[in-house]
Amino acid sequence: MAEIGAKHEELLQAQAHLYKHTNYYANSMSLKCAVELSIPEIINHHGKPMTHSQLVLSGWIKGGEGGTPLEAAHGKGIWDYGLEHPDVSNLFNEAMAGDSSVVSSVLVTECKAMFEGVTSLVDVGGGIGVIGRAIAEAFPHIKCHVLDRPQVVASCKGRENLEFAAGDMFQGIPSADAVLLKWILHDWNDEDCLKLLKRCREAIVSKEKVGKVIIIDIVMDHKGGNHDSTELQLMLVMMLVISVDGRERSEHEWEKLFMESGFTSYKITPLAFRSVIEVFP
Ligand SMILES: C[S@@+](CC[C@H](N)C(=O)[O-])C[C@H]1O[C@@H](n2cnc3c(N)ncnc32)[C@H](O)[C@@H]1O
Repeated sequence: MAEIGAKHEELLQAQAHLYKHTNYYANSMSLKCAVELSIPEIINHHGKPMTHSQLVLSGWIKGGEGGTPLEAAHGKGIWDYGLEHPDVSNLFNEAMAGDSSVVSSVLVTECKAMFEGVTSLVDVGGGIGVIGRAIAEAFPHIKCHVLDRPQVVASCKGRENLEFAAGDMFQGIPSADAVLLKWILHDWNDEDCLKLLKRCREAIVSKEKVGKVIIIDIVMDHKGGNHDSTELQLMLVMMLVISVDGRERSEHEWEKLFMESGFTSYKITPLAFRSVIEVFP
């Protein structure tokens, strides 16, 4: 794959800089909706569950209890919290969409070679469909599905080659040539990741040549990038510790998951502080 072009490299680095130097959620949302909401409003809405969770962090570390600090603070996990607080859930979805609008512009241009031969794709946990829509528009011959929880996709509208599917990714994934997982696996522990990767493998129809899982996530120790993103990556590690039972992984940890879930090879392409990992059956 060609190196990321200068224009997109600049865009990705600007995004990484924003993440590093401002409140992460505030700025990922600010990419999309700063015009509609002030930063204090954003922090007050979405930041609340996160700040409350950070306040219990010390007790959580000393107590050594199970669950996440967010569960300790709110009595439920992040996705159930969102179910009961639609305003927070909507802002979270907007934040993810803000991030995805930057990533998708790079994906469909600089990484278009990875879509060669692909005729169908499912974006698992694809939120409100920013990446799915970008792929559907850039590659009209690819039939795209976006799978997410019912309340996330309820009001999403498809287009000719884009459909939304409501469901639980652990129960089933629609069949496709390619399965995309952006910022999904880092939310889950190894056991859940193995379940999900096995589901993805079952869903891939073309096992030879075009069949693949495309993962967009952090590879902690990958040396392929042009910039040192360690500080930013560690900040995101803290966000995960607080909010989910997941983790950022090293290349060795990723490889172990891929092999244990039945995949045979993988290829990593750095994308600023994250990477695109193509995983082959
Ligand atoms: C961190 S967000 C990433 C969203 C999107 N991939 C992106 O990067 O913009 C994780 C997504 O996983 C979805 N999700 C969580 N549990 C799920 C499940 N069991 N089945 C389907 N989607 C799920 C959430 O609703 C959320 O949209």
